[in-house]
Amino acid sequence: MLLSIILVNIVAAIVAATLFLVRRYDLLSRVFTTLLKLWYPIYDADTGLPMPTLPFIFPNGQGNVAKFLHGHENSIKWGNEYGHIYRIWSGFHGEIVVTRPEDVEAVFRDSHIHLKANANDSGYLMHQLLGSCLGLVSGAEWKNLRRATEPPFLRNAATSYVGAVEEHSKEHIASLAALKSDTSTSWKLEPHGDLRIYPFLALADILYGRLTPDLKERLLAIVPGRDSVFRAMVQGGWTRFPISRFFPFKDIRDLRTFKRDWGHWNDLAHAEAIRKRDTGEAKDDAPVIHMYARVADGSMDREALLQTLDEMLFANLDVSIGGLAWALVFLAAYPRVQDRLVQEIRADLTPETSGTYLLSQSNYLHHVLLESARLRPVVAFSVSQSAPTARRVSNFLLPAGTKFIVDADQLNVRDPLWGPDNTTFRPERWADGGVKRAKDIRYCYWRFGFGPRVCLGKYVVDLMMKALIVELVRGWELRIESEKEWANMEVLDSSMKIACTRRVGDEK
Ligand code: HEM
Repeated sequence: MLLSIILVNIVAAIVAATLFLVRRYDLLSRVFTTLLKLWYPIYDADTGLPMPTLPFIFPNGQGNVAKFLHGHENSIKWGNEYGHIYRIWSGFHGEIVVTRPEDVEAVFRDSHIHLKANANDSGYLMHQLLGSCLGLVSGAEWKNLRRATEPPFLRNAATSYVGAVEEHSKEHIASLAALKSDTSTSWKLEPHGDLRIYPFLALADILYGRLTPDLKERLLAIVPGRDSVFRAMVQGGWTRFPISRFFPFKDIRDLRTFKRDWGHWNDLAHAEAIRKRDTGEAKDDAPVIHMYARVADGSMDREALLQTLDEMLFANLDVSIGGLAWALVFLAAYPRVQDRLVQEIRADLTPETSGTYLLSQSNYLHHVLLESARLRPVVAFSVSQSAPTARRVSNFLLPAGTKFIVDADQLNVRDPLWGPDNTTFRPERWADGGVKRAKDIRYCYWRFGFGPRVCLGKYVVDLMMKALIVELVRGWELRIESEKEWANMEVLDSSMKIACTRRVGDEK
């Protein structure tokens, strides 16, 4: 009896000591770093030196937190420490970070035949949430899904949404001003929180037809659950592993609840769109009717459709809000640019010209968006994908299937092409005679993607952002309220509050 008690205690002590050492010296990470480098060797063709590689941190590698939440800081830090081409880990998957235009071109010139990384190398939770969405599938599956979902996003289609989107932006700004202003002459805008709902509802109306109050309420009720699953996916951890579905983790339960509610809500919205069509209440078929028809005739999978609709309404809209917030912060911080924009709006925008003005790709408003997205791309690193053939990139020979990501911050801000005023917000650089010659910037400016496969929503998202910017700046003068010296771009932050003061002569 005594002997067995002693033995149990010895075993417990050994296990505790091992766990302590494993945690204290991060042994799992060290062991995996060594193994992964041996398993996936990459050497410089001339010097024979191994590719600079970040250590693997168990279990996420660098993971989404380092890549996306702290991407802007890490773009600089990793570039300084590891050079212009290096490798990071997303889970157990190596991803080569390319930072120079010539390397981007070598990889992305045939992006339409690239293979997207399975669930963006983010593991089980991401696979269940968005693993089959348009942006993360490849080959024939991608072609089918793109064909079935792209009609409402083509440039021509975007022209038909102008009136509705303008109406959404007017209503939204008017209700914010009424809610937040004591005096009706000034109020404070908190870009992220105050604006999120605007493109969300505007895009939902485009996809499903004008939502009834009940559908709108039900949709908004799904948002917190979706946010919580997405946050868990970004944090990673055990839900990266498929085995996590057998454990009573809250994140797995939240995922199941969200997927059930999302499917149910889409069915209700589809039924309502059909009702409106059949009663003649709606002039045109809502796009969701055609998308459900593609599921019914077998050319698209229901799960792929639901995930693609999630991708459009949740995943990509969240990044759009970041982009919109930055554009407004820049306008508030650079009064000269704001004044010039207001002049252009007063001169060029009338009810008859609003479509042409808002969809133009060459006016000052468009240049404001391009410049804002240059300085603060919505994410610092692109999603992971591989080319179908081997590539020589810088001095490294990389086999087919090697995964690549692009350091958008390095390209957009710190590439010599943009110097010497590369950190200044100067929309004029995009005017004729500036840097905008397509060949100069084709692989040196990341916004909607490189090569032939690019963002599906690019015309619609630009329209939504422009309509809101126009509505805001023509009625209200924007200024940053901050203790800091805000004219220095490095201290600007997209979560800063923006003071909005009614423009003289615009009192209602
Ligand atoms: C400022 C906001 C946005 C930016 C900067 C942006 C940028 C991008 C980028 C870089 C890609 C990846 C292209 C690739 O390399 O494969 C992408 C894909 C995609 N985006 Fe956007 N996006 C934005 C907003 C939106 C919105 C609002 C939608 C909603 C319809 C949307 C729908 C999509 C879809 C469905 C894909 C996948 C396309 C495909 O793989 O065929 N995006 N976007």
